[in-house]
Amino acid sequence: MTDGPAGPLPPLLLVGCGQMGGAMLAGWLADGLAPSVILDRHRDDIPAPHKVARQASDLPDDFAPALIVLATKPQKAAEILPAIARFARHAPVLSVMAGKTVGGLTASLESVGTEAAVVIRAMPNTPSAIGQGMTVCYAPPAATEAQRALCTRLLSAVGDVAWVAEEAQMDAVTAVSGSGPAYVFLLAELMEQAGIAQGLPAGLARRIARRTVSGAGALLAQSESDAADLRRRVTSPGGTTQAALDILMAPTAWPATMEAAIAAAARRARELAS
Ligand SMILES: NC(=O)C1=CN([C@@H]2O[C@H](COP(=O)(O)OP(=O)(O)OC[C@H]3O[C@@H](n4cnc5c(N)ncnc54)[C@H](O)[C@@H]3O)[C@@H](O)[C@H]2O)C=CC1
Ligand SMILES: O=C(O)[C@@H]1CCC=N1
Repeated sequence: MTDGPAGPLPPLLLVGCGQMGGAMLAGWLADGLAPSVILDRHRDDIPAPHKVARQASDLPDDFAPALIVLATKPQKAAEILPAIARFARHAPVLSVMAGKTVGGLTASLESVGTEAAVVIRAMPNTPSAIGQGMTVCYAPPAATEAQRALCTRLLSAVGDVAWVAEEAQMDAVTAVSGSGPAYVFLLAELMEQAGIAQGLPAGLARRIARRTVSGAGALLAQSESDAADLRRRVTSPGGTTQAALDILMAPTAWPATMEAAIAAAARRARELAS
């Protein structure tokens, strides 16, 4: 998906190319990415002209990324930041790490003498791999419009992009859209298992559960209606869907469970800050 201006995406230093970094990279490669460097010990399948560095000391000194994307686990931040700090003097850092705050990341860079570092946060999700991601960003007042535009350009290449004005909202965003694909995949898993429990052959249960989740998602994406309206259109009074929803929508069932689950994820994001 390309909402930004035409032409290649700018050269990046992508630090960490696992599930999330790899998903974004897949989308960026599909959209045309200027020669970039990927820092990851475990990737050797990056196509030319892009380069892989196994450790920070292997990074080419003359490489001038337009943006540094930090996509290692939050627990690795303290190890990684000093190692890439020399590039952060000239390029903003875009962190996708859950929980880690702009203040904390900036302080880590400043502690190794990188005074001019600008850190912007983004919370993407794995559908970015197919251009269907949802990314929410936060930039501190020190970030320039050009730096924000650069982030929007890059992230809109892998899906939809929104910005929040309050950094604290990033924890709720993480709980809803960052972690959210896992909730949807769990739904597909559970529907498949329940279909098997009702006597369906495993292959058919898998096929109809997956297609139902993906088809409903595609309908939601294309519709202007609220999700609740689309739900009502499936639900005949006194019919089969109603029988299921009476269980799922009981106040102590999905409404309470989803609220508690998202609160737990947001709480965990806050804990990861330190
Ligand atoms: N997985 C997801 O759906 C999402 C993850 N995130 C964030 O993305 C970040 C990465 O998460 P995942 O991709 O799930 O983890 P992951 O473990 O799949 O990827 C991390 C990558 O970092 C690499 N790495 C570890 N230490 C390194 C080092 N010292 N130098 C260079 N590379 C190193 C690993 O080899 C690995 O490929 C996390 O901070 C997470 O909060 C954000 C949104 C969604
Ligand atoms: O589970 C996690 O911590 C990361 C952040 C959002 C999705 N995965």
